[in-house]
Amino acid sequence: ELNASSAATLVPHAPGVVTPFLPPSICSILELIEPEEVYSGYDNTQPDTTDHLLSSLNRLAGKQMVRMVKWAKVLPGFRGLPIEDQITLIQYSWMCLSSFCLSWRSYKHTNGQMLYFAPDLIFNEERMRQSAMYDLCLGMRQVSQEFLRLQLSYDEFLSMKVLLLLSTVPKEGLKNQAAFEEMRLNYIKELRRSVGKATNNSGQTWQRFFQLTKLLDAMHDLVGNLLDFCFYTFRESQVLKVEFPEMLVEIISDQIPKVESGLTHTIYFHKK
Ligand SMILES: Cc1noc(COc2cccc(F)c2F)c1-c1ccc(CNS(=O)(=O)C2(C)CC2)cc1
Repeated sequence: ELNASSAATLVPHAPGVVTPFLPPSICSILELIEPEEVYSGYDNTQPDTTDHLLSSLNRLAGKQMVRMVKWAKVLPGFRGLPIEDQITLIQYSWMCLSSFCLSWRSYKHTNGQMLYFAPDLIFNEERMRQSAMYDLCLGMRQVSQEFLRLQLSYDEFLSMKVLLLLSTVPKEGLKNQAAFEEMRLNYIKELRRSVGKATNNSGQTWQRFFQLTKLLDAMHDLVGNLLDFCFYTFRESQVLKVEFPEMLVEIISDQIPKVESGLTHTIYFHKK
């Protein structure tokens, strides 16, 4: 018989036969709220000059940021955090999230051969050189090739992405540190569940969990270099003729002083 504590509520769908109705799983919600792909509006009639490529990347990043904020607002658990903490977490992790999604698109659409920024803005080797960010692009391509080697599943990708949103915090702590830690722990469990599904709960589960958490740690080192490049380009944007949309100007101007005065702390899974 049904005991009061059970999570399932029973919904009769035929006389005498009842099927347990379970609340939607976290991973099905993550799949539902994942933003659609964004077009960059890249003008292919123009030559691939550095400033044209980077300004197009910035326009694309601005569009992605709008969708990223909408995504976070419907992310289970995120709304329960104080609004200041929500803003801080998005501001500190936007480059990490943007890069992680880039790696996933590059893995899914090009098997890690090229950088699939958008359906209308794909970087081959030539564009990587032209972008003045060749090494950063290679580093990002390596991450998408690691996704390919691991055959990363969509559910693993989605729970890892939430963990990246919850990986860079103020050194002096968040307004509600306990609520943050509870949310982070829930998504670590969610990653563990999606890894279990990907390995059919074999003995490989813990080894794969180790590999994926190592991959998350590696993202932060790459993104640190990206942010340096971003802050430099932002400061020299007039001279370099690289345009930044309003959304990015707001985030970057707020983020630069905090990052450069060492106020941010990145949570790693593994010691260096
Ligand atoms: C869009 C988009 N899809 O992924 C990413 C992040 O990943 C990378 C971005 C560039 C090179 C790489 F190799 C990456 F891996 C973005 C993105 C684009 C622009 C900015 C801000 N502008 S910026 O100053 O950092 C710059 C890059 C224009 C020079 C931030 C994110």
